[in-house]
Amino acid sequence: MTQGPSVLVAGGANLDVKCRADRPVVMRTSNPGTTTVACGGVARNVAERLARRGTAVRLLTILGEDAAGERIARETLAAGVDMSLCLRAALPTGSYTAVLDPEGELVVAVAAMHILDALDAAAIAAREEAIREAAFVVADANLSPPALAHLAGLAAAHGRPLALEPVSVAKAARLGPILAAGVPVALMTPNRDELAALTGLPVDGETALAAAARMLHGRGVRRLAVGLGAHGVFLSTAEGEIAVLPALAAGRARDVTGAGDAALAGTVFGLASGWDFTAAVSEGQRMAAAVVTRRDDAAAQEEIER
Ligand SMILES: Nc1ncnc2c1ncn2[C@@H]1O[C@H](COP(=O)(O)OP(=O)(O)O)[C@@H](O)[C@H]1O
Ligand SMILES: O=c1[nH]cc([C@@H]2O[C@H](COP(=O)(O)O)[C@@H](O)[C@H]2O)c(=O)[nH]1
Repeated sequence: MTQGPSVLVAGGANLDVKCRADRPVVMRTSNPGTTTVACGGVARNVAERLARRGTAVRLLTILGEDAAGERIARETLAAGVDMSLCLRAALPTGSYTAVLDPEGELVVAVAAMHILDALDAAAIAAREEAIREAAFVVADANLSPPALAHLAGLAAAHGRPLALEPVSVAKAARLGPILAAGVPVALMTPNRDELAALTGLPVDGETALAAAARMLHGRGVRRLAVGLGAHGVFLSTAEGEIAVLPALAAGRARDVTGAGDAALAGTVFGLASGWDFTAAVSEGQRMAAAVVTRRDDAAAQEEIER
């Protein structure tokens, strides 16, 4: 059963194919390993985590009219996410293919998400009522720049708090125009590399992180939670609050895919519930720890042994 404020999450949905090699990867030959297939995509992951936390959540994404789209629609709905805002198109559903080394570190990743270009500004405009109704709006940088700009503008026009997730170093640049326009951003959740890409500043150590954070605060970002992987999270507010919270599962991680998405979901859950920022970020760390230790989604994974 859902409770509390409703959250609208807009962005990408993928079918994730992850290949974990048993031995160091040698290119151009067959590597022994294990492949898993699961639903993914930043916005979809965030929406699922929020739903499992008991939040009323609507996902705004685009799925193909193919088997991957059917699977994502079915499983995400079953997790408790309202899928009524989603678009379908006669295009391939987004996919994410990652090869991990024996320790689970990423060797190569390909995100094939051209379908997101069909979720355009007009599609966002047609869903203005849902944006107005939401207590919190989350957008990931899988959205095209025009869609992002339109969504951010509508969230601001209706006074809805907006969270932005940069997704990757390459996609972080898509958030630049929103920052340049001075649109109020309630929360941004880059990891360290994305923060460096967004600011062009060094991000080694707390002093450097604080300086980079100040630059974003000067561009309208009220709260920042910077994922530090096994080192936890650095948080900073425009009011000058700064802290580092430790990762709760340090040394116990089994698979860190989607960890940042869970941390974002927990933080949004807390903020939308009226908690102070530190308490909200702590909830994010708790939910990230549950994901990296894979306590609760073994059943959702389809194992293909080779
Ligand atoms: N190796 C790890 N061990 C323990 N916790 C981790 C690990 N990697 C990530 N986490 C948890 O997930 C959160 C988000 O992960 P992070 O890697 O910082 O973001 P992203 O997934 O966006 O790159 C961290 O703040 C931490 O709580
Ligand atoms: O350009 C993108 N890369 C990766 C993802 C998604 O992010 C998750 C993995 O990201 P990370 O390694 O940051 O946990 C996967 O679910 C994947 O589908 C995405 O939406 N867009």
